[in-house]
Amino acid sequence: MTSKASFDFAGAKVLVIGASRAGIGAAIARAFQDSGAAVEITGVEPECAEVDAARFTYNQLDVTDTDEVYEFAGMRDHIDVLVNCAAITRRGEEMAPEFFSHVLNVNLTGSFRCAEALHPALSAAKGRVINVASMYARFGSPQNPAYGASKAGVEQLTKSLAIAWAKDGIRVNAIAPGFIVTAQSARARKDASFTSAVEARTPLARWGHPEDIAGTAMFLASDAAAFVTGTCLIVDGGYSVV
Ligand SMILES: NC(=O)C1=CN([C@@H]2O[C@H](COP(=O)(O)OP(=O)(O)OC[C@H]3O[C@@H](n4cnc5c(N)ncnc54)[C@H](O)[C@@H]3O)[C@@H](O)[C@H]2O)C=CC1
Ligand SMILES: O=C(O)C(=O)C[C@H](O)C(=O)CO
Repeated sequence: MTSKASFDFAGAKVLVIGASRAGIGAAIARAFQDSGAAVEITGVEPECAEVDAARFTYNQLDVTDTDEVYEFAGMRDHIDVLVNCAAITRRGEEMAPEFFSHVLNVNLTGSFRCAEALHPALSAAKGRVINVASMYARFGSPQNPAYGASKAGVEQLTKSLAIAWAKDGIRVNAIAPGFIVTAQSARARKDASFTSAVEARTPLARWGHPEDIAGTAMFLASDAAAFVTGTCLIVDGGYSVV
């Protein structure tokens, strides 16, 4: 599926953290690149096997490693758009303390680390930050308590950074996707009753695809959203309004 969005990002430098698999980050990266941006992507894996690596500059970057993140950020002096997309879930195992804190470290502290480390490069560009949260920021899930807590934190962090960095001309927003077909949701989708319950509840009657999120990222990064900061847009086919 190709991106449905049409925006002009010619000359813009876009960095998508967590785009190494054929998921939401990769779809956002493709959409920006199709619209003229120079796009760099990262992932925790040594190589990005599931994304057309020839299209992007790929960097391995572990967002839990503070030194690595600051070293990476220090080599970039101008970033127009930062997309924080790296995250994990340990669905069904997150009541275990070691998994709980690791999920928070990747999803929440990792987003903070990347944004904070890249603040000088974002300031230089009067840039935009887009944090990928989740509908689970607002819904409880006994399978994903750490994931949900981390995403609620990402939504809250978005508001605080939006206020703190407005003086630098930086806009900070979040997207809360609903249920999207990616590697991350594979465990959930193995449960046929869960999969059909999501479809039954969703007014648009399907799971989302990564490309369904890309247009919202481009909107938030564009001048069409020049007066939008500190918000979190839900993109879930209507699941959360039922
Ligand atoms: N798939 C879904 O239903 C939904 C996903 N999301 C969010 O969308 C974003 C993208 O997720 P998906 O495309 O579904 O998953 P994915 O599994 O395809 O992508 C996750 C990315 O995070 C990176 N990552 C994981 N641990 C990392 C670490 N320690 N350091 C650096 N990078 C790391 C991976 O390398 C990968 O590039 C995530 O923030 C996820 O929480 C939000 C709502 C729904
Ligand atoms: O339920 C799970 O497990 C998921 O993978 C859910 C998604 O990651 C999500 O964020 C739904 O909004």
